[in-house]
Amino acid sequence: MISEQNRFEDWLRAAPKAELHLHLDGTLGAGRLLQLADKNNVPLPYNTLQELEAAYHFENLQSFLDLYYLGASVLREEEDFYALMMDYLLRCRKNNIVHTEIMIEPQTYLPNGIDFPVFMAGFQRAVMEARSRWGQSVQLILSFLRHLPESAALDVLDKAENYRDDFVAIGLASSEQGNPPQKFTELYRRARERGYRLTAHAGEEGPPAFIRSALEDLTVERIDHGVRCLEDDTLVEVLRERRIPLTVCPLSNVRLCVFPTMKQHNILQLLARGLVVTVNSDDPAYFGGYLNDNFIALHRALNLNRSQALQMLRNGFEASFLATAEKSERLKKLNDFAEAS
Ligand code: HPA
Ligand SMILES: [Zn+2]
Repeated sequence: MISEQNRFEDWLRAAPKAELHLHLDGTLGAGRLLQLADKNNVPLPYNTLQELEAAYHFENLQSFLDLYYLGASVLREEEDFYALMMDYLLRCRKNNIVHTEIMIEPQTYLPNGIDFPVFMAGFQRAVMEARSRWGQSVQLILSFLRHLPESAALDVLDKAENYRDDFVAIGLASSEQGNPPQKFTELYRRARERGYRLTAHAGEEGPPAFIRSALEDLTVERIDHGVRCLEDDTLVEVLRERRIPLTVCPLSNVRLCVFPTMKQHNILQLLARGLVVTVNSDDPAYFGGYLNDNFIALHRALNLNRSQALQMLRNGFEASFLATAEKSERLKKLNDFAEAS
């Protein structure tokens, strides 16, 4: 007999979804990482899958980032970037992620002498193939590394002008502690002027003041993570009133010790406070699960119910950078799915 629990989990898997917070380098699985290291002769301190996987125990964001950047250093040739993107887009298909907004971080590749034409050719080829094969909807976000100086980000923004049509938005990732949003005020001013949509990581490990700074100094339209906003009631009210979406990443937050366990995650409190909360996977190869795994983990630990799940699924499309007509079309399909199931 199929239990209620299994039926709901199947419903979660089948529901059409948007993913808005996903670092492409965070989808590099251990197997492919070692294969590419071997192919490209990139030395690693890990020789076997077991040794590498044993390193996937993080104490905080920085301990993860050290491994994440080392992992991404094995990507060297156009075909590597194609394979990385295609692997993830196939995962989208499996997870019923019908629309995805993917963060690309050129500053991870440039120091290895790999420039835009190489990685963009691989990414574009995979995206075009997925669009034509099964109608996958994809937008790319040009994501900057906040531990590097703003001047470096400005150079990359200029380089990206040749690929302006490939990117819908800019974002800001990497080490939050010590790198407040206001460090990048000029970058966001220029990107806004050039017509990019704006998002930034804030309030993952950093304090609520960083979320405020992202809103006020960077004028972002949505916040990546933002879970620490609950420490500041006035800020919660601003986020609620302005309907600023939060792209929350439950498995990531637990693996990076933002919350000790999934039972202690505040996502349902954020939702109950009337915030536009979405569910995302962040770096699924490192954090133990893709988008469906995140929804299922919420159901198992927090008793996520159908109406809460449906609200967050709707928020995913609502909070996307899709044009209004396409958003409505996606929302209608989600409503049809909900009514039929
Ligand atoms: O969760 C994250 N936070 C900041 N930077 C990142 N880069 C990849 N994942 C993350
Ligand atoms: Zn992230």
